[in-house]
Amino acid sequence: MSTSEKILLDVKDLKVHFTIPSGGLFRKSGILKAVDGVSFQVRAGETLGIVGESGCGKSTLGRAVLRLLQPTGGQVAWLGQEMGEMQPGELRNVRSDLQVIFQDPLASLDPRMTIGQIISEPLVTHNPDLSKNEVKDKVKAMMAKVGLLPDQINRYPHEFSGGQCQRIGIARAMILEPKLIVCDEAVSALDVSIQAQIVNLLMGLQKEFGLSLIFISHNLSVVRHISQRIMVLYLGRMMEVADREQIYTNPLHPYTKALISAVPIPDPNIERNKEHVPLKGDLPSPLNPPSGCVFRTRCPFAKDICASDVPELKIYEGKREAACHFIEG
Ligand SMILES: Nc1ncnc2c1ncn2[C@@H]1O[C@H](COP(=O)(O)OP(=O)(O)OP(=O)(O)O)[C@@H](O)[C@H]1O
Repeated sequence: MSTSEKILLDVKDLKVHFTIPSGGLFRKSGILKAVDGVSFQVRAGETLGIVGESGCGKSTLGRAVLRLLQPTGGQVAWLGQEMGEMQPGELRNVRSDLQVIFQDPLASLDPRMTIGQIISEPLVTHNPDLSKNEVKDKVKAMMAKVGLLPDQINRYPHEFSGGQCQRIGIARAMILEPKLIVCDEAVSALDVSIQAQIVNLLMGLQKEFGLSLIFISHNLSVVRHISQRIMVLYLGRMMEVADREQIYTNPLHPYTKALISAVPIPDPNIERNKEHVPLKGDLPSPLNPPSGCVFRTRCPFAKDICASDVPELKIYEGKREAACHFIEG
């Protein structure tokens, strides 16, 4: 898989804060910082995995990048241009380059539309001058590419299995030949054997089209298979970002170590030698996150400074980054 140095997406200090109204006696109103100052880049042709426990802000981050929700602060630049400053026409063009695949394949497809209508919708919206036959040919060609039978173009979503529905979602996302697809838990609802097929399909499409992927998942084994780089989120903050092998064989941040501890690594040498860090307790309420380092209440290495000072994201070994007061280097 060839990854170029060309930066497609450049995210700086992105924040998405939700105002939560009070809920009677038991919940005060407050600001929920779902994403709180996250910065990263995605290069052409690469897959960036985003991992972290449920509720740590992965989907919110993906949606903010896609502009499906308005960020509270920070910048998202697409090919060097700030998306928040784009004219509606420019944003429409970017939307054809930036697509999304959601978790629940059947729920994300309109049951009243045929497969042909579902897959062709973005194409017709962006290219209203295409003839019906041109649209049909393109849809059939894309159906074949994603492993669907083109003569099923007039069928409805409920006639397909979960895996096939996800192939339909992928065909719809791919029909405009985008540069980047955000896959939000795209295989999590599928059987394990089907997950592998869909991941392989995405990797094949990536190779053929030079596509970039942001692959959001709580499943670290799947993320390891597909990603070149991995970002670890906790309570809306980035704990660590590094190349895949660094994350799995030499994690720096205690939270990454704890996540990796829970996943068996197929190489017995690595598995035997890896540091086992137990993850104690539950995720704190994002409405009332810990002071200083947000991970400190569950970190076995926490000291006083972790409660008072927010650790900065620092660069290690030339290019990987982590935010912890106690990483040497
Ligand atoms: N529209 C919203 N209004 C208020 N709070 C929200 C909203 N969307 C998400 N949240 C909260 O933001 C936090 C992050 O949620 P998000 O769905 O991004 O996490 P996640 O890591 O993707 O988790 P999951 O894997 O369970 O989807 C959670 O505490 C969630 O309850």
